[in-house]
Amino acid sequence: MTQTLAAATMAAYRRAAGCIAVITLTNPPVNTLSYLLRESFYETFRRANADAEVKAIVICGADGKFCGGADIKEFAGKFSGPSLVALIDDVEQSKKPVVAAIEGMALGGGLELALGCHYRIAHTKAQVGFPEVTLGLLPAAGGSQRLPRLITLTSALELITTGRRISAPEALKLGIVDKVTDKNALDMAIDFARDIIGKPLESRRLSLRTTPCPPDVESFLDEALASIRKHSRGAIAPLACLQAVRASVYSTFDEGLKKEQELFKMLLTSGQARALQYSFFAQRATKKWSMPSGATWKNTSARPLRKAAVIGLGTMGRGITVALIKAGIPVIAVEMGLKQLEAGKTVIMSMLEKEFKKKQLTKAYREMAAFTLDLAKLQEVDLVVEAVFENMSLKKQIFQQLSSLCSADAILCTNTSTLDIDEIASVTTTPHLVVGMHFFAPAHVMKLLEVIYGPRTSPTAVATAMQLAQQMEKVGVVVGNCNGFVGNRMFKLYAEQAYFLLEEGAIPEQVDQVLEDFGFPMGIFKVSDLSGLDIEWKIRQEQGLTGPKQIPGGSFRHRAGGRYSPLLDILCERGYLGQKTGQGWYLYEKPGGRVPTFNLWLHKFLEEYRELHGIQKHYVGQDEILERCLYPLINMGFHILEERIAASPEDIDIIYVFGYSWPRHWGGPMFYASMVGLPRVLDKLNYYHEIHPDIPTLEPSSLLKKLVANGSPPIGTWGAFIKEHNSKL
Ligand SMILES: CCCCCCCCCCCCC[C@H](O)CC(=O)SCCNC(=O)CCNC(=O)[C@H](O)C(C)(C)COP(=O)(O)OP(=O)(O)OC[C@H]1O[C@@H](n2cnc3c(N)ncnc32)[C@H](O)[C@@H]1OP(=O)(O)O
Ligand SMILES: NC(=O)c1ccc[n+]([C@@H]2O[C@H](COP(=O)([O-])OP(=O)(O)OC[C@H]3O[C@@H](n4cnc5c(N)ncnc54)[C@H](O)[C@@H]3O)[C@@H](O)[C@H]2O)c1
Repeated sequence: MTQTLAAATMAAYRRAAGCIAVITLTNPPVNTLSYLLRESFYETFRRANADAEVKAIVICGADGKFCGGADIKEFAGKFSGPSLVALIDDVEQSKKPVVAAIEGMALGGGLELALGCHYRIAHTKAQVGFPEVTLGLLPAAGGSQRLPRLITLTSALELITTGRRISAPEALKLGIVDKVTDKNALDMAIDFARDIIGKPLESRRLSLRTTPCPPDVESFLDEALASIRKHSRGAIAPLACLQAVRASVYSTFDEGLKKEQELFKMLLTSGQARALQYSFFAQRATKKWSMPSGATWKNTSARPLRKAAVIGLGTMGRGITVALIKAGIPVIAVEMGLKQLEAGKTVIMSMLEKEFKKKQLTKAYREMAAFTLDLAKLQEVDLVVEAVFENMSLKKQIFQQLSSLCSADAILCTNTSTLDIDEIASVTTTPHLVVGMHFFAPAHVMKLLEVIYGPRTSPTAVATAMQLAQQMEKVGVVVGNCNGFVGNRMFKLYAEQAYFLLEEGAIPEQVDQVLEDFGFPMGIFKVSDLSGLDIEWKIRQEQGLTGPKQIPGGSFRHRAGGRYSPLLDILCERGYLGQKTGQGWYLYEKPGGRVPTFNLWLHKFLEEYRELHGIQKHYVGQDEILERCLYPLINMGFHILEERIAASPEDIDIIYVFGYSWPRHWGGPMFYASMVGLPRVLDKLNYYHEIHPDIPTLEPSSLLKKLVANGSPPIGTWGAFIKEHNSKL
């Protein structure tokens, strides 16, 4: 294996046009600058430099990809082999002109290498960028020092602190590349290299330049710092990137490089970099799905999708229709009444219009939606997404109709948030083709798609849903069937604890502040006001927890075998549904208002509520808020792993990062637990459970206990414990 890898990984050398050395970075799949490639490049570059017949050097990447940067996996170990900083310095100092031929991508260390070259020629479709910040790092092979010396300080700062990738034409405008071609970039680079032989190179060595600055550079950098602080939600890498760029302004190139290295070391050893790099690989791992039956992404083919249907054009159906059309799939959109159909159509067409303008899509996209009240029109579709009200009998009625109206091999998807996929499938004649596709609002924007298989769902249905996720540029995660699946089942406990904290003495502002300081873009009460309190209220009614269908037994504050908070029900009964009614957990300037303010009424109401129910108010501190909200959610994650509803902690973490805005620099709930330390999570759950024995969800899961008993192994090895745990059940 090592031999094959070694053979495949190299900086291949050849001669072109007599006097041009072409060095091809070869390390599939994206030519990362791994240890082996750096070693080989070192030798090859020396050879080209030393060969008197070689007058110029062109560097390119194999398979139409210049370079994906440093090998991220190597950041977890010891650094060895030739340093990238030194290699790039060799390139820049070369007496022979060096030209980078950029095809595909030049990212991170790849772009740094290109900046060390004297010229850069890119294919029109190539992308360049410094994504290091998204991995909790900064460009640390001279990129933070060379880019500001090449382009405006504003653009360099923006690219380095955000990690935004840009197209070759934009890179040309900014001055990052010298030429762009829609023909073969390597051929052009070779021709170009021949033309510049013998021309002076001093002005092309970026390390010799100074950073061009705007007039009041100090206040420019101060403003940039304030803005980054405001938007980084606690992430440290963007601030370090700014410090490095600042050094390019005030220091010599060599001093700047030193600062860059210092900051890189600090970031590399931070938990945030570990979390972000974990997240990078976790996201890619979700594509490699498997089902307990042994079906996997490798052994299952997806069905081609030519046409789809969406039933129900409310909040979700509208976004789903737009997402499908954006992915190039024509949609038949169905409603139950003319008024709803017209309303849905108007919004969808205006959403498509916006997309059309934004992405410069062709007009045909707007014509890809057909609207009807007639389910019989769905005979020819390959896939249906149902997005009607969250009501089991309504969904069953629709699936029964679909079963007789659609073709026998149509994939039938439900966008339910919580309901049993298998019960829905049970009314069809093709239960193997029924699969959950749980989108997140707004469905044309949010990246996550939970793909839920029931006991009878076929691998083909799962593969087709996963392929569709990819086509819609979403992150699909395959999960098993249970109430709320992975995301909402865990989220329920997070919300529940937040309500309990209000009962016990907190106010929404306090809880939200702690969650926002942790890194969530919005606290839970602001989210609830934004989505509408009635969404959860309806789910509670459907589950028989409140309302006309409430299951008998229990009491005002105890239902379904545990403590229950009726606060949300009370607000809904009074018509306080959140932003749309102008009042919810917060007060808004008007119905539909967006700016939350202090809700004095709620604060008084909470005091009265506590008094009425004899609840002893206690001081709820920041630690308690964070632990009570996050640890039960994490605990449920362990239950979900035990039950094999999620195949891995990575899947859970990706669901949380992409569906629930969990701060990416904390990796996701399961990675966060591993960072905090499993013994601490266990102790705290035990502690809170002892104080609140009527909250059964605070009782630690057996998997968590088992992992702690086994010395809290690293997250990557939990799989073995889960397997062993299951085999003993
Ligand atoms: C403690 C003190 C130490 C002090 C030492 C100081 C030394 C300092 C030297 C540091 C030098 C730093 C150099 C540099 O600044 C840092 C970097 O370059 S970091 C890396 C930057 N690059 C990226 O972030 C790119 C990441 N990759 C992508 O965005 C995409 O993969 C892609 C390149 C756009 C391709 O996308 P796709 O075609 O969709 O393919 P996939 O994403 O599915 O990837 C395919 C496959 O490749 C794996 N992979 C991709 N990129 C990398 C990578 N950079 N490293 C490792 N592996 C990579 C990816 O995981 C997939 O594999 P799979 O997971 O499916 O097995
Ligand atoms: N709103 C969210 O944030 C969200 C997120 C994920 C999943 N979901 C789930 O998506 C589904 C839809 O939720 P929503 O928020 O879009 O609801 P919604 O109330 O906004 O829309 C539902 C739509 O379905 C239509 N409808 C009802 N019966 C119909 C029928 N027989 N035929 C055709 N159309 C019919 C209604 O007229 C309405 O327009 C629910 O199952 C919900 O749980 C919602």
